[in-house]
Amino acid sequence: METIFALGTGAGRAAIAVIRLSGPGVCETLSAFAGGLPEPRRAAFVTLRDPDKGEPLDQGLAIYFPGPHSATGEDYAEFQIHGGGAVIDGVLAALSRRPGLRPAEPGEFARRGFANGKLDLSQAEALADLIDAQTEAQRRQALRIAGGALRRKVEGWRTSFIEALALVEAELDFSDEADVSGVDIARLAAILDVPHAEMLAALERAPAAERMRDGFLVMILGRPNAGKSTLLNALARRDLAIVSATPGTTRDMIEAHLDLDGLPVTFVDTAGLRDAADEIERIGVDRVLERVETADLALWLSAAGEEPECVSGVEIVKVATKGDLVGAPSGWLGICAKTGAGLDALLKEVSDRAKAKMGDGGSALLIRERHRSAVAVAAAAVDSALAPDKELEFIAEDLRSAARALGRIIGAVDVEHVLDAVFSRFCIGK
Ligand SMILES: Nc1nc2c(c(=O)[nH]1)N(C=O)[C@@H](CNc1ccc(C(=O)N[C@@H](CCC(=O)O)C(=O)O)cc1)CN2
Ligand SMILES: Nc1nc2c(ncn2[C@@H]2O[C@H](COP(=O)(O)OP(=O)(O)OP(=O)(O)O)[C@@H](O)[C@H]2O)c(=O)[nH]1
Ligand SMILES: [Mg+2]
Repeated sequence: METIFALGTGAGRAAIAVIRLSGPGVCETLSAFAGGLPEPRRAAFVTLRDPDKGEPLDQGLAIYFPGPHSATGEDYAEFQIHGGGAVIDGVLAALSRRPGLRPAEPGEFARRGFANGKLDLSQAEALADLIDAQTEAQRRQALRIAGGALRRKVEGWRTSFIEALALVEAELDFSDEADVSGVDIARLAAILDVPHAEMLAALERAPAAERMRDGFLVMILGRPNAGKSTLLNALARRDLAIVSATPGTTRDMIEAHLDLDGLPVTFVDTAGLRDAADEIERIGVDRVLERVETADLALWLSAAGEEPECVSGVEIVKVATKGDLVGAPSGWLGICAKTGAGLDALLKEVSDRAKAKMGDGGSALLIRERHRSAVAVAAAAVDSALAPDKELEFIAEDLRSAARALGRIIGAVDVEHVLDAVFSRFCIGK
């Protein structure tokens, strides 16, 4: 096993930088750079030296976590040094000159932690989510899964399936007539009923949880000049989109990511909907109509009270714009992006709808499509196992496939390609 190292902190000007090391060469590297081995799990203030030249590289903190009690499960160390680019480069360059040491691949620290049982796949993914979390609700969700909430549930369900499978297999071994179900179905059901009900409940909450990860998508729609870009800028409190009196100004979709009461909501400014003569504008309109299909909500903007057109299959809130010039018809939510009037009411409306769609997503378990589809497979297999008049062989096969599906969530079975996909998306140093 090679010893790996990487900068664990971000690029750019910062006061402190952390360089992480993991693997069998950690002790020797620490001694060579820090002049000795620090007491385990205690920060030591040391002068780091380039072992080849004896030249000081920085004064910093060195920490040694002997394996297996470390984040990777291997011997692990950190140099916490000054954040300057030259300091970081100097230490990294000196490390890469050491035999047996090499720079880490993206996600390689987490992957070693996974290989050594420090975390399962659901936890590793959630750590990546935690790094990406933009709002409080997203952070809570990621932190619960990173803490092992899904892992424990899935392991519990899987244990039940394996226990039930053992019953069936014992019966298979004893009976010479495998087609007669000698196994006590009531006993099987007693083992499987609770996990089965819990899986169905978890599946029901999965869409809310996935939404929480991805954010609630709101499209701002309307005819050209309705005031869509002006609204986006007002919501983002920044000049993101070009505003002009010329109809057809916006062609590309422009996003603003907002945090509404801790929930992630993305607003998208769009090209005004009309039968455009201009080719570029028409492409813009086509893209909008395509994306609306995946949206959670559409705001239909109009100053003149024109009814929504070209939009179907998505919930619509009608927003009357330019309140300083014209009044809002009844049934419309009136705003004036110029003065800010009505924006709070609009945000409240959106936030209420977002809450309704992902309200309890923060406490849900299945936060990815990968989790949801695996549990759906497992639940269907348990259903099938409990069907009346099943042959033992088939019950056993159902239970095996249920256990296998769950094993995929935690990374216990056939997951090499999943592992590559998951860990390679991590940043280097994670
Ligand atoms: N400086 C620094 N801060 C960091 C990290 C890091 O690697 N370095 N982390 C990087 O992700 C997170 C902390 N993750 C950690 C995970 C496990 C252990 C650890 O020592 N585990 C041992 C002992 C556990 C215990 O004492 O309870 C073990 O699991 O056996 C340490 C940090 C967040 N903050
Ligand atoms: N008086 C007034 N003018 C507004 C208001 N909101 C937008 N406008 C004006 O309406 C015109 C069009 O605004 P935009 O925000 O660019 O409209 P749009 O819907 O994005 O237009 P397209 O991108 O062409 O589809 C600009 O001249 C804005 O200054 C408002 O609340 N009051
Ligand atoms: Mg516009």
